Amino acid sequence: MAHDAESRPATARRSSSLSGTARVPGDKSISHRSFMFGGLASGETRITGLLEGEDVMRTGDAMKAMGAKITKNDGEWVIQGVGNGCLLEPKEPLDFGNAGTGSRLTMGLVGTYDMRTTFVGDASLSKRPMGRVLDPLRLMGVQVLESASGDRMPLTLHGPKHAAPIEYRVPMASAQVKSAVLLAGLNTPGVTTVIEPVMTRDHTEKMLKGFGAELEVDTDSHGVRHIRIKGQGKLTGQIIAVPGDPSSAAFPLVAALIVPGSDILIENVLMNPTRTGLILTLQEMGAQIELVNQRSAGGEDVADLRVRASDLKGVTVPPERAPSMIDEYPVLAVAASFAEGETLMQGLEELRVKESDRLAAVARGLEVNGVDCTEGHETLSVRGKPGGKGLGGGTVATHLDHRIAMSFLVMGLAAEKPVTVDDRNMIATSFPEFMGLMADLGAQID
Ligand SMILES: O=C(O)C1=C[C@@H](OP(=O)(O)O)[C@@H](O)[C@H](O)C1
Ligand SMILES: C=C(OP(=O)(O)O)C(=O)O
Repeated sequence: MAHDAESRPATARRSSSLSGTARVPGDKSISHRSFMFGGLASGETRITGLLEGEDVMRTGDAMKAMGAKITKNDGEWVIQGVGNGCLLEPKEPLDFGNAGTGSRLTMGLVGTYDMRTTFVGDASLSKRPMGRVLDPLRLMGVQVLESASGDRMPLTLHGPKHAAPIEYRVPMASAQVKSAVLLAGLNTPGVTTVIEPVMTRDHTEKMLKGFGAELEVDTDSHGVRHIRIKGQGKLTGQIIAVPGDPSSAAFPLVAALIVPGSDILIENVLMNPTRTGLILTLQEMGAQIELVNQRSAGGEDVADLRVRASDLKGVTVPPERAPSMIDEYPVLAVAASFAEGETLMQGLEELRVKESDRLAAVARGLEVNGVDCTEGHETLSVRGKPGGKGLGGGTVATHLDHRIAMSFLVMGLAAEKPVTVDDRNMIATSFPEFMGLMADLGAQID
């Protein structure tokens, strides 16, 4: 698979105006959960629009290894689930490749089962902290039989001697941690409660309810969410149409804003309010992004985005907005490199524990391409050069991080000199169609 393959550099060059219509692949968060919940539920789940990126395929393989039947017919994925409580012990370690979401949510899903499950991943995933999931699971009685130092993968879980529901306040803004605890609660008698002080993406809550879980959410007067799930209920297979991923749409979107004369349409993009922080921020910067054909599909807001090249100006992005655009900061930093004045991004501590230390990786990538920026502990400020004058000419270290690779290729489309990334392989984890889709819009990347 790509993460074991030799590095393959890619170079993006200044392009003339981008135009045309694009459809980005399905939302990664919803795609992982569709495979997991479909694999767990009783009966049949049918999924269209699924993201067929490597991360999601690893989740599908894991569910198959635990008893789910997953097939694809004519673009539709069909799953026969095992039934809640009936996952089987996998015979081999579950290999999650590069995927934080797949591995962390699955730890919650299987942790309370009376079986032994081993989790492995690539060099990037093996560096990422898993204690944030293992800590609450331990409180529920889950046994961590083995783990690499600092609660890292490879690690092996075994179910509790006596499973106990917990009330858990999530200590960092993380949908993965919230979700892992809720999924552990699915197989635990009684009511498991997750307290979420800062709202993160709510796909687990919405989708579990759709599959029939007894789950309720109250938001108190301080905006703190209390999510309760009753364990050992029945889940029933569903029909799911996965909308386009706003985190993938971000790349052609920013490209069209910074390449002069561009005018593109990106169709069918998920507009869940927990995911739209980038669009709001870019609009504050002066971006011409028009939401066309706003609609509701499968319980989610969806729209087409018309994007035209725009003169951007720097803004301050408040820390409380971070959860709604957490994966979009690398490409926002690229947009900021072409804006008039300074853009200050705050509340970025979680960026340090993604596929790479994204705060450092972005700052180094900007520096080697002539962008004036300052990296703080949890902030990044970027002083832009409208028109991209003097920018580019560097080679960016991607550190097995798909979003670093795609962000800097976008930069190269509008910088004065070409931008090279040291490895394009990881793009396939979340957006295998990236190169072709960008070329169809007129981007020069080779
Ligand atoms: O729950 C999810 O689907 C995700 C949650 C976020 O991670 P954190 O929970 O670590 O913030 C995000 O960065 C990731 O790409 C997908
Ligand atoms: C952080 C990301 O993914 P994950 O945590 O699932 O590896 C991402 O896709 O940007």
